[in-house]
This record gives sequence, structure tokens and C-alpha cells, in this order.
Amino acid sequence: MGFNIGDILQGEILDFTHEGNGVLKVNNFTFFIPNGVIGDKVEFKITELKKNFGIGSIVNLIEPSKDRVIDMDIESGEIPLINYDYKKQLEWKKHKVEMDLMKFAGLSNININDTIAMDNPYRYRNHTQIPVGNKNGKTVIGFYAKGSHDVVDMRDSILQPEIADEILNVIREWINKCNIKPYDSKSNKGELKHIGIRTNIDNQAMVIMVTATDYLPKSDELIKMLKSEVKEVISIYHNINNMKSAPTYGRKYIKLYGEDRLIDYLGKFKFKISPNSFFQVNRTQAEILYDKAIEFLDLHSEDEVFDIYCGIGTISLYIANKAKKVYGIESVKSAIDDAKENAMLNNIDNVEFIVGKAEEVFPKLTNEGVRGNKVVVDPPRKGCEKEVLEAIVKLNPERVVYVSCNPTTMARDVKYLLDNGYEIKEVQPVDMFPHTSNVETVVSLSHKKADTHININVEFGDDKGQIPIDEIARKAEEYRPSERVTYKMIQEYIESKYNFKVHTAYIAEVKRDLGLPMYDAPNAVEELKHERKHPTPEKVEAIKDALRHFGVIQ
Ligand SMILES: C[S@@+](CC[C@H](N)C(=O)[O-])C[C@H]1O[C@@H](n2cnc3c(N)ncnc32)[C@H](O)[C@@H]1O
Repeated sequence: MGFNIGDILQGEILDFTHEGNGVLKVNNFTFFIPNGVIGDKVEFKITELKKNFGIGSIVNLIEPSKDRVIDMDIESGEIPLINYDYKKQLEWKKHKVEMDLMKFAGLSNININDTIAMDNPYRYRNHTQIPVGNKNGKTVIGFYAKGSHDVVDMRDSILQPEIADEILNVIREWINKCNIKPYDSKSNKGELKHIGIRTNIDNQAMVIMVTATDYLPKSDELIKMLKSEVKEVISIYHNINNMKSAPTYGRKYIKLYGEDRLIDYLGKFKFKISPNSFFQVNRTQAEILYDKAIEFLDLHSEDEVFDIYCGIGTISLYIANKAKKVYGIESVKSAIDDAKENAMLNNIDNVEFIVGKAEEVFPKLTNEGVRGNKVVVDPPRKGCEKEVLEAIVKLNPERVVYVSCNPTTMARDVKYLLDNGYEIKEVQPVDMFPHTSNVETVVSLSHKKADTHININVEFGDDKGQIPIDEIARKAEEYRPSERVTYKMIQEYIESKYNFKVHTAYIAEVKRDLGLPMYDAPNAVEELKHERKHPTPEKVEAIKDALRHFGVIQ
């Protein structure tokens, strides 16, 4: 490779990674360059060097990209595309959806609508989760520096409403006054881990203070200060999260002050939101997204619709008055409680909400004979469980609308539907997360109707003209549920991002170490042809990154 840490090199940024870092090649060796945008010609210093890729920090912007919009010294933090022209961001997101559909759904020629832009793409986040850390002995509130768990102090974020900045300032005062320490996972000492802030359209706020233990010091003082200094704070919770890594929130919430829930609106509908319920972070774009989903469902008064992964019932309630019946399925109990209350709040009585895992509830309902002619799915980043897709195909609805925040898993699931009698009618990316590398997509699929039918009588047995039972067993074996994130997907992700290959045995080893289910994966567990080695730390990191990307781990 011939490079060393500290070397100064030059090159042009060609693309972004899934996290929004610039990608650049020198002599065909890949470097990831935080804060670089496509088209920048940069001089950079190598800060990290692995066998197959490096990380660089820009020292001189030789020639800024014609699409660069803000000066280099802006620390982009959690908004990696902030320096890239907004129109170009939209084009890049469309391209990303297109590439994933080509790669993971096997499509060669696909027509995708232009990404729907946000008119004013700032201060849109109605929910922020802000880490608390230690910098030079001082407690800081901010965001994680690129590629590390060092917290960078954040004074003003152009993605969150101003009220959230005001709340954080009061919390800073409280930290200083009461000498509150950040939690340190290495020493298991300190208290505060994260601060969650949810806001609504009326500018009211819910504050969630996350600690590792049941102890939140000086909470009375915090409540007093927030109440007197930011009147918009109507609810304060204490959340306990003793998990070492993500997610931000643990299971236990203790209300410290005010309302149980925040009330927000989408279109003409009103929603009560519990501290742990999912609600789209960008309200303005969520309305556009749901309107698209409704358009793609092409609803009629006789339609019976399944809304799978329904959260607090936002899509269900949005579509209820256009359909005969809607079934909402969701695994989080408090979200279903909210959904039921939200239906009453909006005088909607043709929606039934069912709590449980979609992969269990949905097949069970349809096997029991509950019918539906249209289905909308809006799964988390890891996409749909295979049982959900199988049950959709078995139900045979005329329309399936797939709402997704991860184009890679969406493309994988769409492939399953394409292979099982569906065709894509329209693909619509929506910019829910301006200035970040995330993109939301709505895909409309309809059932391909057969041109003609033929009736076949089949007899099972070993005689001539009969189908042997062994053959049935073999077919059944073929249909055993396979893993949703395949080894091939992980390998392709790693190769395209890091430019190196990983053996399936290594992926299996990392999965085993993480305690993930293995299923039957003959290729994955096969022994390496040569002497058995363990994956290098770099490969382990790349595999974990891929598992994180596909939502298998957090
Ligand atoms: C992307 S959110 C969509 C929520 C809702 N459709 C909305 O727009 O507000 C995904 C939802 O799926 C839920 N979820 C995650 N895994 C699930 C599972 N296995 N079965 C049912 N729901 C699940 C999450 O709790 C979350 O509410």
C-alpha cells in the first residue's frame, strides 16, 4: 500500500458512504474523508490506516466542489451532508435508492421519481437524543465526533427547533450548578448518559433524562429550573438504561413532572405520543409521505387494509376514513395503547389495533381467515421478517405499499415480492432527513394477474404419474425460513464500502460472538480452506458495521 499515518495526500471526493462520509481513492486505495463532499479536490492527512482502507482529515480544500455550499470549518457532526447543495443531496438520495434496487432487488432498468424535497429543510427534528460526555474533565452535551464516542459540545443545531437549544442551555446550567457527572461506561461511574427532547407543533416539549441507574441526582432542582426558565416544557421523564451500548432509551420510564404524553398533529389528525413511542421525526415531510402512501394504496370504501408496523397508528388513522376496515399491528404495547386512544380521540371506529410481533400476529390473523385486499408495511431499519412477506404473498392482496427508512432492506424485501407475483408500479423517495445521508422511500407494488388459469390434479405417492413424498420433503426443506440479512448482502456491503472481501466463516464467527441466531447456513459455517484464522479487528469492525447498517444490531 505504501502509505503511513500522518502522510499528506491529494484526491477528489467521488461519492458518499452510507453514513455520509466522502469517499476518495488514491492508487485504487479507498479513503473515507469526513466533511468532504462529492467533487471536492482536497489535501488530506491520513489519521487511521487499515489494511484495505484509510481515514483522512482534510487539511486543505484545494478546489471546492461546485456543489459545496458552506465553508470547510463547519463541524458537520450528525449532519454530514450540510456542506452539499440541497438539490444535489436529493439527486444523490434518488441515486442511492436506484443503486440498492439494482443491487439487492436485481432490477436493471428502474424508473424512480425525483426525491420530494422539504421546502424549508432546517429545524425539522421533533425528537433529538443527545449524548452526554466528558471533555477535558468538563461535562459536555452534544453529538458524537465522527467515528468515535467522544462527545463534541453542541451549542446550536440547525436541525432541531430553537426550543430544544433553550432546554439544553438550562440543563447545562443545572449540570454546572449541581456538578452532574456524565456516565462513563469504562469505569461504570457518573450519572447522565443521554438527554432526549421531543417537541410538538405547538412548541411544547417533553424532556427525557437518561441515566445508567435509578439515581438521577438533584432532579428536584432540574424540574424547578426547567419549569421556571422554559415554560414550554410540559413533561419530564427519567429513563433508566443500564445497557452498555445503543439504544438510547432503556425500558424503564419514571415520570418526574407534568403530562404523561405529548400531543401532536399530522394533517387533521391528533396523536398522543408516549415517551417511548415511534413518531416520524419530520412532521412536515411525514404528511407528504403518508399522502403518497394513500395515493399508492388507491383506496376505495370497500377496502380492508393491514397496516403492519403501525406504531401509534398514524398511517392507520390517516387511511381509515377512506377504507372499510383497517388492522394495525405493532410490537410495542404502549404504542398500541396510544393508537387505540388516538382512534377514539379522532372519532375513528373502523380500526382494530393488535399488539404483538408482526411475524407472529399477521400470519396468525390471515391463517384464521381475516381478509385484507391491501397492505401497507412500514418496518424498522432491518426490514420485514420473512414470515411477514410470506404471509403477504399468501394473502395475495392487490396492492402492497412499502414505506421504508432503509433502501437496502427495502430492496431485499421487494425482491421477494417481485419473485412471488408482484410488480413495482412506482418508487417515490421522500426527503425526511435533510442534510443527513438517510432517505425514506415509498414503493407501490401491485399483484400481477395471471392471463389464464389451468387446473391440475396431483396425486402423491411412488407410483408412475404420482409425485414422490421425498420430493415434497425436499421442497419443504427449500422453503425453510432463511436469514433476512444474507451473508451475500453483508459481503457486498463490505466490499462496496471498504473495498475488501470477508469470508462467510468470519461473518458467522462475529455473529456467534454477538449471540445472534445462526439458522442453517451451510456456506457460512464451512471451515476455511486453509489454516483456521480469526478475522482481523478491521474485518470484525466492518462486519459489525454491516450488521448495524442492516439493523441486525444497533
Ligand atoms: C418505522 S416505524 C413506523 C411506525 C408508523 N408506521 C409511523 O409511521 O409512525 C416501525 C415500527 O415498527 C415497530 N416494530 C419493530 N419491530 C416490530 C415487529 N417485529 N413487529 C411489529 N412491530 C414492530 C416499531 O416499534 C415501530 O413502531
